[in-house]
Amino acid sequence: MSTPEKTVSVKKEEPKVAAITISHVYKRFGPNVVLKDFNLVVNKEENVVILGKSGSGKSVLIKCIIGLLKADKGSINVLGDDVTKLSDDGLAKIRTKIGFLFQGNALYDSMTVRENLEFPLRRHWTDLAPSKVNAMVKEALENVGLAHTTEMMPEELSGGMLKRIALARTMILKPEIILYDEPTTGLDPVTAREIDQLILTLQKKYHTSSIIISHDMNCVKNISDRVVLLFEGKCYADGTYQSLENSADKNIKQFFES
Ligand SMILES: Nc1ncnc2c1ncn2[C@@H]1O[C@H](COP(=O)(O)OP(=O)(O)OP(=O)(O)O)[C@@H](O)[C@H]1O
Repeated sequence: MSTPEKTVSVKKEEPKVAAITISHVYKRFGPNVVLKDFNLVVNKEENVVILGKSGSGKSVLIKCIIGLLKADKGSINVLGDDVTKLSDDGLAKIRTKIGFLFQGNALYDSMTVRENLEFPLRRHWTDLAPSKVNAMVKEALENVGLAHTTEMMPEELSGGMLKRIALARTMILKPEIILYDEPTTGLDPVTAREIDQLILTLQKKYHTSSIIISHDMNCVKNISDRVVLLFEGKCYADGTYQSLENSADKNIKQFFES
């Protein structure tokens, strides 16, 4: 009698698709070498946090990704295009797929919440019908739980609310990639954790990929799929929060010691 064949169940992992691939990037300002053979892949729907001391080059890296600074050497592929080779028109096009959440929120004080949210729409899509603009503003504000603030001025809102509005404005163009600069800095711990949750919720809803610069280790722990340490111009470490937290390397350890 023959033995029945065993069925081996193998869970198939979805293949990872890169949203951003940074290969052998160098950037210097005169004698100041900031990026020195920097490599990093950010996969689609992944949240990658960049850790690094002040002045280590985190902002320079972000500026190279969006083409505000030109890398001296290497390639930076963003959603299929090498930004180091794009024309100004090509860069403008790719930037419509990238959202930014600035540390200071970058809202216009003299504009209402609605006008602040309409601003990126008008800049990128001048031919949108007013009803479509209204619907997009409404959806963006509902996403952050602040639908009632449409006609308010920024000065009437708390720090946490301003961060939510800034996030709504970042999301209104439905970017495929979001770059966050210190999203929780200056917020109290409770509000900061609410912002972490909101970032995660919106990322799941819109399937965005993100690079986050943060020194707030609670935020890093909550929202990172991977953590990367930028040190001496290189990607010095790349792993999960837990793997870096458990590292014995002194250059890594210092970020996890409170
Ligand atoms: N446009 C520029 N011209 C000359 N040097 C620059 C320029 N931009 C950045 N640098 C230098 O590059 C280095 C990295 O700066 P960067 O702003 O990227 O640091 P960072 O890691 O973002 O720091 P922080 O955490 O304090 O914001 C610094 O030495 C800075 O002086």
